[in-house]
Amino acid sequence: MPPALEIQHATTGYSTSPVLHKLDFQGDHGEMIAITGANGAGKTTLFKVILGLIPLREGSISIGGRRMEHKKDFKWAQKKIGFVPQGVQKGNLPITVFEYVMLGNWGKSFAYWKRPSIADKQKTTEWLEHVGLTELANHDCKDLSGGQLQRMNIAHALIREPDILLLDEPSTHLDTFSRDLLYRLIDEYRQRAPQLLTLMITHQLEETEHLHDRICLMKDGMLTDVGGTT
Ligand SMILES: Nc1ncnc2c1ncn2[C@@H]1O[C@H](COP(=O)(O)OP(=O)(O)OP(=O)(O)O)[C@@H](O)[C@H]1O
Repeated sequence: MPPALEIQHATTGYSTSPVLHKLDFQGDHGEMIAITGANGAGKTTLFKVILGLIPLREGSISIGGRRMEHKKDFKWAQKKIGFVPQGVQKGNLPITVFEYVMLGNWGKSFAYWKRPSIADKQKTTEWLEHVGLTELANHDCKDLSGGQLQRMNIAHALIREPDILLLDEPSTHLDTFSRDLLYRLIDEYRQRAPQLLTLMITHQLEETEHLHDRICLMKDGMLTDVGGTT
């Protein structure tokens, strides 16, 4: 079976000096990998590259054995990737919590809006319950607190039953209860979906010690394996 994610010699950046420089990485199905490194090292940039938001100047990315070369390849991959962004992203659209989580099932924006089926609604109801947001289902996303938004983002990412889960500092804004809930949800989802590759950017390695299989350090534009535990 090809690896869930393979990156070879990836080089990219925002100006002339590269942020990622000949980066090589392989993530296998079932693995949970913590990615750490100094602020500005390029961790979020790596996620943007995997999501097809920033093109590579050199190198290649393959997802499930398929090489990402054209827009249509990333579109195909988007359905397989769940992404929880860093920080609080409220957006401008007047969209309810229910609608936002349901959108996670289909795509990433209103452009994908279609009439929801009974199954869509049922699945959304279940995910809202999993993340403890049932009571807020009909609220505007903009009215949620940082922690509630983060839980909504997690439901939005997991509802599509991804093969790859990208978590960018997911515990930011979460209180102890919500943090425990987050890690429990990820753990439960991994048991249900043993093929899942999870990449989690974190500065709190001790928090995920019980979850991750290995740690990679982002430094000098490259990812280096630095072992299994902190
Ligand atoms: N949109 C952008 N335009 C120009 N430069 C950017 C942009 N986004 C990020 N950068 C720069 O690229 C470098 C890597 O940023 P990135 O966000 O990937 O780092 P990070 O490792 O995720 O940092 P942190 O731990 O602070 O979240 C930084 O020097 C940053 O200033």
